[in-house]
Amino acid sequence: MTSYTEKGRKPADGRFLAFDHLTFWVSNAKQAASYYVTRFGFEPLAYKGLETGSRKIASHAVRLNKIVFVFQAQYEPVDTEMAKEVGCHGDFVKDVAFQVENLDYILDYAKKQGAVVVRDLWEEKDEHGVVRMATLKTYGDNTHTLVDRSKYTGSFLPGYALLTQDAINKFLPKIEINFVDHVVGNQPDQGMEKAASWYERCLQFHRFWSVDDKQVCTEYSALRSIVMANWEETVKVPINEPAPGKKKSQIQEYVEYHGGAGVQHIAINTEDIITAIKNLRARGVEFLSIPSKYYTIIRERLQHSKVRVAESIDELERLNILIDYDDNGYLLQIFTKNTQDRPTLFLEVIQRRNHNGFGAGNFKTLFESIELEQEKRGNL
Ligand SMILES: O=C(O)C(=O)Cc1ccc(O)cc1
Ligand SMILES: [Fe+2]
Repeated sequence: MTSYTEKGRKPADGRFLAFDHLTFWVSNAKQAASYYVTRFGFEPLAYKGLETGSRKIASHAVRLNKIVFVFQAQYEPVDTEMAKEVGCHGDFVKDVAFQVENLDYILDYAKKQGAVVVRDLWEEKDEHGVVRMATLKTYGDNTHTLVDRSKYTGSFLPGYALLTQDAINKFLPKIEINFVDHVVGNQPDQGMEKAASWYERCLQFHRFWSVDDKQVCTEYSALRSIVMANWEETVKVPINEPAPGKKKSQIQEYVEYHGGAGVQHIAINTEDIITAIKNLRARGVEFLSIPSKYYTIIRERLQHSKVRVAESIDELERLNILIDYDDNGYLLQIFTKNTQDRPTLFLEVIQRRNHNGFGAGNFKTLFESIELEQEKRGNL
């Protein structure tokens, strides 16, 4: 595991503030949005479709504190880029939008560095002001939209009709998860370096953290990972690639089912993972199982460590939450099962206490759990 200390040169201008929203392309946006409302406790945020004058695409936005997911589907039985990509990948994360300052500078810089512009600078307006956006191509069929909402006071974006609470949420335990912590992109064999260096070259991101396949390998599967981050380290995008092992890497399984590079997991950050996971489990969200020997070992190791974990290990064990730590802090994390039929996307819930890692200490246990699922699917 490597934590980089050298951030490179500070960008002369422009700033990435945070993840703005994630856009999924799906075949049925209405139902996909409803899944995140009923299972994960999102609330309906905004809608755009036939009734609001959007003739081609239905968009349903849902929100959980600062986390915004938008589900989009096409209306017409015609062959479009969306039809092709949803046909190939199944429901997938198409765009990861970043909220930025000085969009003009960031866009100009990326263009000069050779970034492919999918949609050049455009503006959307309503009575709450103006939002400026531009979309760049990244790995696979994925894009990044840069969003400048500094002159906008509305709740989401112009063109959308705002929605109110879903009736089901008042019957279900409340979920307190606050923001997107990181969004991970899987690459095909030997694809990591190219995808990672795109963020350096075009967005002026730097390498924040990495692991190679010697550090991350179980008996069967292996991977390499580099975490890219903006200057302020408020936006983190890990990039994975498969490595050869005795059997099929989980990253290779993803690439085969997705059909190339794409978003593997979205990590969402909470201040209270125990309550969040109890409540998500009560709502029927399924998580990977962790063997009890993991907790026997971690109890023993924590006795010889400087760090004090405030949460009860018994409680973490009951909920199958993983623990990683160093002398200065710790993180707690848990992974959902895949959120669609294909073994592609899943979610992670993470709580950080003075620890900026990605759970390298858990990789072996986690990957063994993933491999158990791969085995059940006949894909190991
Ligand atoms: O690195 C991360 O962001 C993690 O959350 C750990 C991880 C890495 C690779 C996987 O295939 C699954 C989980
Ligand atoms: Fe993660």
